[in-house]
Amino acid sequence: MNRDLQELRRRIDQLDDEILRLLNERSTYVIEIGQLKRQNDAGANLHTPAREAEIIQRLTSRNPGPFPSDAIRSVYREIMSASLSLEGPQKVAYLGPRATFTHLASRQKFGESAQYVPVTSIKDVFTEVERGRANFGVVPIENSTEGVVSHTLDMFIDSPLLIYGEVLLEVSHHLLSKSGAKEEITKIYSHPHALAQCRNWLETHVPNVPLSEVASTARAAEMASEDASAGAIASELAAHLYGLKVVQSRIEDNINNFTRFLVLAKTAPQRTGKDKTSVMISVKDRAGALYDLLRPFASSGINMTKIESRPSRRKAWEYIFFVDVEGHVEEERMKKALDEVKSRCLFMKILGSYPAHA
Ligand SMILES: O=C(O)C(=O)C[C@]1(C(=O)O)C=C[C@@H](O)C=C1
Repeated sequence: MNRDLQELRRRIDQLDDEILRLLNERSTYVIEIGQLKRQNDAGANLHTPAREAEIIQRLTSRNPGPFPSDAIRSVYREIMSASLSLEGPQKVAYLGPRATFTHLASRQKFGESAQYVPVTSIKDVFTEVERGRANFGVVPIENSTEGVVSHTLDMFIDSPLLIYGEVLLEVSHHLLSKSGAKEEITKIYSHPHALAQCRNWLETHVPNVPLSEVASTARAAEMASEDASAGAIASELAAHLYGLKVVQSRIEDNINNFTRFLVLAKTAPQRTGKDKTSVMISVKDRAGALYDLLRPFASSGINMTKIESRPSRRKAWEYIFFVDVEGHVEEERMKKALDEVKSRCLFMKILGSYPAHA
């Protein structure tokens, strides 16, 4: 081997030893922090998104390079995920099965070291967290094909859980198969939405291959893992979990496909300075009701990022609005606006203030 190469690798080994020593030294402080958190409040969530955001912001802003700043985010995502597992097991219930986009969103938020529990319905995600069997829950709230996931909104009507965070995930579909060779594929499985989102690509590149709808993209991947002549349209995580190769990546017709997920918990996260607040408000169906309701936000200079309406399940002609605004419930102007809204509506419930997706 070239001597220079050998010497450079020897230096890298030395530095890696140092990084390893530092990671372990860092872990001893993390373990102490975990103990302090428990002493202060036995029921507190150990996961602290505000602190995680501060660490990533501090490091990316002072990174002199050439190590890429984007990579700092993913490296620290995993360092903090592993650190958190030293403070205590973090259980995350999500709408399964494995390898779905909700699984992917959960991993993006909590890293590789959390314990993931797939459940079969949105209601079950809420139940796992409410009963304390999971620390956090992850559910989809909006997606670019279906729009808002109304079942998730409806669950908030009766649930005591709070929104702890949000995850925005770019939805990208890949054609996968066991061998990775397009010529060997004689049928393609996927969820109807994924098939619809990739229609142009499929018509152009595999016009004669029959398409088959299955319950989830993860199920499609599982089927392709059992049959060498089958292809599946699914995520990269599905390829990884089911041992499949990517025949063609990013085959979705519309490349700006984002899905938004919510993280649920029993307790509220700390304020970060860049937060969002979600509230549920119910009003009688009368002219001007909505205008009256939203005026306090506008007059306090609070930006509204979203509003969704659902008919109340309790009474006919009553509507429930789900409103997202920028800011935190502890801010004076927010308190004032919410008090005013409350005095004008039938019922108001604050679903949580949480860090806005960076
Ligand atoms: O500072 C804390 O509160 C910690 O628990 C430590 C730490 C870290 O690794 O730095 C770990 C997990 C938390 O979510 C945030 C930060």
